[in-house]
Amino acid sequence: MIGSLVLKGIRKTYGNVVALEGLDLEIPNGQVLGLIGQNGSGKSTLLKILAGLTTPDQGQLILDGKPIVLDSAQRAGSYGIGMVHQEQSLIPNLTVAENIFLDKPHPAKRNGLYRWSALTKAARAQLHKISVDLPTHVLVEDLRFAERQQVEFAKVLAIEELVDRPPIILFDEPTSVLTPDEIKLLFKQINRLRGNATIVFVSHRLEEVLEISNRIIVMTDGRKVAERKSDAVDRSELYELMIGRRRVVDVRTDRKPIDAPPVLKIDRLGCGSHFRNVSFDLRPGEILGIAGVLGSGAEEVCRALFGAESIETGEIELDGKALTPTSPRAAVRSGIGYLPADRRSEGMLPSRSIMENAVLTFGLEYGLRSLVLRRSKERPAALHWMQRLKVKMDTPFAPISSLSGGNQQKTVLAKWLMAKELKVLLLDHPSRGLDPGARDDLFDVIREQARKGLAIIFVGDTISELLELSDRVVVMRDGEITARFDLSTEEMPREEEIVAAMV
Ligand SMILES: Nc1ncnc2c1ncn2[C@@H]1O[C@H](COP(=O)(O)OP(=O)(O)OP(=O)(O)O)[C@@H](O)[C@H]1O
Repeated sequence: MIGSLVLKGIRKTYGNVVALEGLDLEIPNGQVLGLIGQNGSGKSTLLKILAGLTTPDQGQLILDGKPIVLDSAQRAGSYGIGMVHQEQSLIPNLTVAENIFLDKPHPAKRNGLYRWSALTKAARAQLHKISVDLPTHVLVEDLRFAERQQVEFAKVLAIEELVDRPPIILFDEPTSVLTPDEIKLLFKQINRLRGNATIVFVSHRLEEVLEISNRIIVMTDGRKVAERKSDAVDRSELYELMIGRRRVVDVRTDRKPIDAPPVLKIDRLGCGSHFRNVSFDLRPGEILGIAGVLGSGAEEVCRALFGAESIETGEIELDGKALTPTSPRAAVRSGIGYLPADRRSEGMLPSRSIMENAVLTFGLEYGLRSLVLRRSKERPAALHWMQRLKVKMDTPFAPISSLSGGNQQKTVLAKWLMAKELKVLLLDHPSRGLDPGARDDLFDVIREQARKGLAIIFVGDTISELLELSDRVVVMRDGEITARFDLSTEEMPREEEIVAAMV
């Protein structure tokens, strides 16, 4: 197959920030191109330019030898380029079929009216391209995340019929919220399309990038700094190319049972169908990992402990006293912090500055005094933690929404690390969106906080990260605890043992 999309000297700035600095890249037809780089290196900016969502300040885009301008998503679609969005772009109260053909002319529409049977047939044909058999008449809001992603994928593939060249499909961290089985299915679908479509695959999970890509591009500070064939490179070389240092694996040899009395005791906690009969203790300085797929109840237990979701049955004791978490504010006052999985909608105020977001902890340490006092006292601590986590920013007074996804996450994390009076910190998927180096920095910080006595509950992205960090692991399935592993006294469990209890 011939043809390619070539990027020449692409430059994109946002005020003083240079997001892409003269990027040169060739994306040949029919290949899967992996795109990796540290948080803030320009990956999303590049995808947005290719999807027509933003335009470069300088540079040229050349498709199959001809210069093109991508000044809108429709225009990109007309050249066969579409993006499977991380924050999905579907309309929740429309059906699967309607969403697939949104903004596209198609045979099922005559004089502005849909012929439903034709629409259903056409939608099924798109879903079949990726071997998915979803009902096309259900509303998107009633689908699970992975199913919505499949609809997005089918929707992007539907541009194939509109153009006479293979489609170019852009994936921005598609696997971050999928289960291992869902990832396998997505990879199967991508493999089926390989050769007939071009895929650009952005991810921080290096093993996945190695598995799915033909070639891998490494970006740093808006430039391509390396390009490798996937069969000629390994994870540690990619890590080094990307982060600029070798990975030092901190294998925990210091795990030992903790003698102190529990800081948190949870006894038979339950809430409707979300979770039931959940009991565990947590000691100061202990890291308790919770393994479970989406819907297992792990996330809901964390939210309930933080007063963000109700508890119907069971008891909680914090430092020997009964605790009823009635609201997040009350939870913080009693010394419980919570990093939500969905940082963008729950963890931050997008229009406020990076600094304001970093000190938004309900004034835990300094009381609810005036903003001026809080700011003057908390700023140095906030800056310390943001520097420690290497938040890439121009100024802390820019809106947090101007940061790259991973740097937003680090800022939300910094605010909990600076809260000195915390007893228990609940971390729901803390490494999601972080590049591998930032993830290692974060894990160092978590271990350090635990050594200082903070008790930590950690819902992990992957089993290997749970095993890397936790003293004990509990596994949840369908709202109940199905297995417990004490890594301070027992042999390290195999990943398969944990998976068996999860699904
Ligand atoms: N709308 C914006 N306003 C100001 N600066 C922006 C904007 N969007 C991106 N930037 C800046 O451009 C740079 C590149 O950001 P981009 O989101 O492309 O990085 P990324 O590689 O996708 O990062 P991550 O891995 O964290 O998602 C960052 O320094 C970011 O702060």
